Amino acid sequence: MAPAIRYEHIKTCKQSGARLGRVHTPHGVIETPTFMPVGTQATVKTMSPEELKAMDAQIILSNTYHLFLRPGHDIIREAGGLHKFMNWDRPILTDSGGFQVFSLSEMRKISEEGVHFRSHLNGDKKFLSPEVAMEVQNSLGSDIMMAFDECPPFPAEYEYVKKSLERTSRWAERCLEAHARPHDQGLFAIVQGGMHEDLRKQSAADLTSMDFPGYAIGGLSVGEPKHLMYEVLDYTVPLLPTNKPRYLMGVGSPDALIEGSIRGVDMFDCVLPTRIARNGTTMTSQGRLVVRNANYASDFGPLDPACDCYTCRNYSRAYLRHLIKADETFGLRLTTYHNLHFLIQLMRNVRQAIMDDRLLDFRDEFFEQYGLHDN
Ligand SMILES: CNc1nc2c(CCNCc3ccccc3)c3nc(N)[nH]c(=O)c3cc2[nH]1
Ligand SMILES: [Zn+2]
Repeated sequence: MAPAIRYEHIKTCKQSGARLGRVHTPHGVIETPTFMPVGTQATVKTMSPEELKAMDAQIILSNTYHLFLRPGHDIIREAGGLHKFMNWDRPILTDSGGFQVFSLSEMRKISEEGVHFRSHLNGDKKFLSPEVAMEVQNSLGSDIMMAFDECPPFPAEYEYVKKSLERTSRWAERCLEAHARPHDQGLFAIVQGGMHEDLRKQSAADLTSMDFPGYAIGGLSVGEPKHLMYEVLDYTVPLLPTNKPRYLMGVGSPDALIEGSIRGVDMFDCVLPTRIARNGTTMTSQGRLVVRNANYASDFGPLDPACDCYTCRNYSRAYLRHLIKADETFGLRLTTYHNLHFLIQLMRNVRQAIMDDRLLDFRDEFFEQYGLHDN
């Protein structure tokens, strides 16, 4: 029986060391490096599966924490799993809920057993643990499941980060033991260790000794300066096996996607493109453009002249500004469509630059155009 998840290395960029690859999953192949749209509550906000396919989204994310609280994983299991429930037949990755408990819920108490917390929806007492997180993800039937981990806050005391990563390693072992369907659901471990090289080494050693089909780098994009995140990547990525996918969690600004790819990361996710779209902020080839600003009131040109997406081919900045100001849902859909298309197109260009052995040149050109001179 073929393993649920297999990484195929295609080529390493001679100029940057970045890698081109494919992740094979039960629901299809993912070309990497790739950006994964986030669909927290079993939908990528305002987008239909057909629109996500039109922009060539190869995999989407959903979330144990949110679906556990609403509608409940039993309902989704009875529906035949998340693919059926949301009518998405391509790969799905689900986060394990640990991160969201700490970023969303109140009254939480963490122990060796797991995390007790109150639902952010109605205050009900809830409990998540490695075993519960695995049961929920098993019910969802995601192609890639994440181990239940703790993402320490930033900044955090060295001793706290050390104790936390050691517990996360013990939790990873419990996730492996609780894994019901290893042949059709791949389980990724999450490397922690904060901003400390020795702790990152310890976490990576613990987890790679348990031989997971893929590894995520957690504990980053939690408020630390970008240069510090890149520094941690510089010494953490080389600790991971070259024949397994590497997923940098919660990272998605254009510059970070390029810098992460250069450092050997294969998969990225972030809520940015959908979240900023809701207040009319868009990512264009000339940098960020807040289309709700008054100076676009009678600008009848496309949002991004260099973009060929549905929004940019059919609507003007003036129209988008009007819709956003009028709080019209269609405006939200059009800016979301463009932002997701922009990041998916960016990763297509990154893959092409790796093929052409010129990702560092591509970074310089992109930063110049996008207005990131000082980085
Ligand atoms: C934004 N910065 C950031 N995000 C992080 C996440 C969540 C990644 N996004 C997953 C998601 C999936 C579906 C819906 C919404 C979100 C993490 N997740 C885990 N498990 N562990 C982390 O260390 C960790 C660190 C992060 N930093
Ligand atoms: Zn566009």
